[in-house]
Amino acid sequence: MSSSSSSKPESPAPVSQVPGLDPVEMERVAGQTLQRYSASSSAKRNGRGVAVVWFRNDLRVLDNEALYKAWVSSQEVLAVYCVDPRIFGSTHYFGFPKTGALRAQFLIECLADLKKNLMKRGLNLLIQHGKPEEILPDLAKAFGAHTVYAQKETCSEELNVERLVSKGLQRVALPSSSVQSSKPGSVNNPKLQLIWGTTMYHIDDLPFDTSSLPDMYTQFRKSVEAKCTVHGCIKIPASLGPPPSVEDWGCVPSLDQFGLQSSIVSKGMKFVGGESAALGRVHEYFWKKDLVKIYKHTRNGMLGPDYSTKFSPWLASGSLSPRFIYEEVKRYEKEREANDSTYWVLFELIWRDYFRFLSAKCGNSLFHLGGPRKVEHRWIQERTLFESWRDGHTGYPLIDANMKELSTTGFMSNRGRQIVCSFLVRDMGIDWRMGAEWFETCLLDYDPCSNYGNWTYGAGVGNDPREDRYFSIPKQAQNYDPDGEYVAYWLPQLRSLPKDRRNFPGMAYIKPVVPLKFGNAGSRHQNQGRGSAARGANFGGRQPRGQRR
Ligand SMILES: Cc1cc2nc3c(=O)[nH]c(=O)nc-3n(C[C@H](O)[C@H](O)[C@H](O)COP(=O)(O)OP(=O)(O)OC[C@H]3O[C@@H](n4cnc5c(N)ncnc54)[C@H](O)[C@@H]3O)c2cc1C
Repeated sequence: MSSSSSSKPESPAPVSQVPGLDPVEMERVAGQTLQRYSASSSAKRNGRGVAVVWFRNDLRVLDNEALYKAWVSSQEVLAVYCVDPRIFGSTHYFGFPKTGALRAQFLIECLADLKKNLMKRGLNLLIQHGKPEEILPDLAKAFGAHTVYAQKETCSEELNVERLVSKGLQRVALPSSSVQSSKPGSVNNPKLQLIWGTTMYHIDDLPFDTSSLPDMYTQFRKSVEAKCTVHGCIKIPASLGPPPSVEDWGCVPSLDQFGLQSSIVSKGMKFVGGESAALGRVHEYFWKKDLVKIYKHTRNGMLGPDYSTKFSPWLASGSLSPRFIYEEVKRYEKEREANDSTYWVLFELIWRDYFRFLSAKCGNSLFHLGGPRKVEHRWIQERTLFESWRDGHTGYPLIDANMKELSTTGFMSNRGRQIVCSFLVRDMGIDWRMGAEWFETCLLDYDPCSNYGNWTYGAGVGNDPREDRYFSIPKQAQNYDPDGEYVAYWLPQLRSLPKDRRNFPGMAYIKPVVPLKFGNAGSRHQNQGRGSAARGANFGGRQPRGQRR
């Protein structure tokens, strides 16, 4: 036991607001940024009639190509968000809530902010409850809209909605007067125009077809870095209005409308949804705190708001454009400093791009037990063991602290995610999809491509066979939480222990539910093949029903 360790209880760290700017400052920064990225008043607009923008995971104004195209192609833009009841259903295999209360609250904040920002530009946001395939054709008909513009998605639940919307629009007959370039007297259908907008590199610029996307990230990265350029952000005109006349624009929903109870973030990070908060965080991270220049050295941290960018929840909801981050990196490199760290933010965003393109290549296999490589392995689905992981009662402080952070805040560091994933699939031998679906419930930044892409890698069933790692808990604790500050923050009962004993399972803490696969001596990042020995499967959850997504 180290004598330097203090046994004095530490006071709990306060809740950190991410971004750390106050709301007035956040608004100011967002307003200035949006202004800087606005097109001049002479921006060209030749369209006629009404165009609908169907907002999905692109809840922003800045660099929103669907919004821009709708404006250019019409006299009036109707902006719509459909609160689809399916996103509040259950996850596919194990029946967890598809959207937990924290992400639902984040979404509500995103919608409120989007509505406000659209109103500043002379538009509004029509909020409707129901399925897009039922709402959008009705709206197109009522407003005589010639086109519904929306951001293109890549996973099958979302693709299915796109197909249904498109089919629904085909049943709407519009008079020729509302459709440009149609013959007088002819009858036309409104069209669904899907626009690529989620990634930093544009899909059309890739030097290969997504079907022949490289199986190795490094090969992908080197190729796009050498052969592609990142497009500049689309400048949205300062004035987009007026919108068509609408009797009732609908209200921003509340949590109880989703049947969810608000869950207060009492410690850790409190993220605020919406583009204004996103732009505030970017400003803070780059310009106010100069954190980007040390990112590569801090990014493996677990405690506090500033060890990494924390951009992911806004990227996942589309409140933040990756191309905007790219431009800010380039501006920072020009105006302040270019180094490994400034580059590394882009390196990580390329991972995000890669998982998005991979989802287009792999299709549903990303969600299947054997993953894209159809790996055969026996997993268990034992509920009590899984619940000890989910609830942070495994007896391993590092696992339990991370899982408590996830359920309290909806966020977990990248380091934490890799560790708890490895523990679940390799030390417990549990079906990786249970972990992935629990992340789907909880994460503020949940994105099917990044979530299932990372889980398949963690479980050793991903498209790249080399991404098959075992994370040793003792080694990870030693390297990333040597003083047990992180675990003591989330597990207050450990605060009275000397710092060098806090990360020890069994020390004044619960008995571990499973032994570690390699005992306490496992080394970091061992390549140990897949998972631990299978222990007879039994789980009361639903059986897989056919194709996932
Ligand atoms: C099991 C597991 C599940 C994950 N699920 C998700 C998810 O649902 N949604 C999600 O956005 N990320 C997911 N990640 C990736 C990563 O953990 C988060 O993007 C990151 O922790 C977010 O924090 P940050 O914004 O501070 O990241 P930073 O370290 O600041 O990175 C900057 C940005 O790069 C991107 N990025 C970084 N690492 C990755 C990665 N490994 N894969 C994809 N993009 C990355 C993110 O958009 C991130 O915001 C998962 C990782 C693991 C191991």
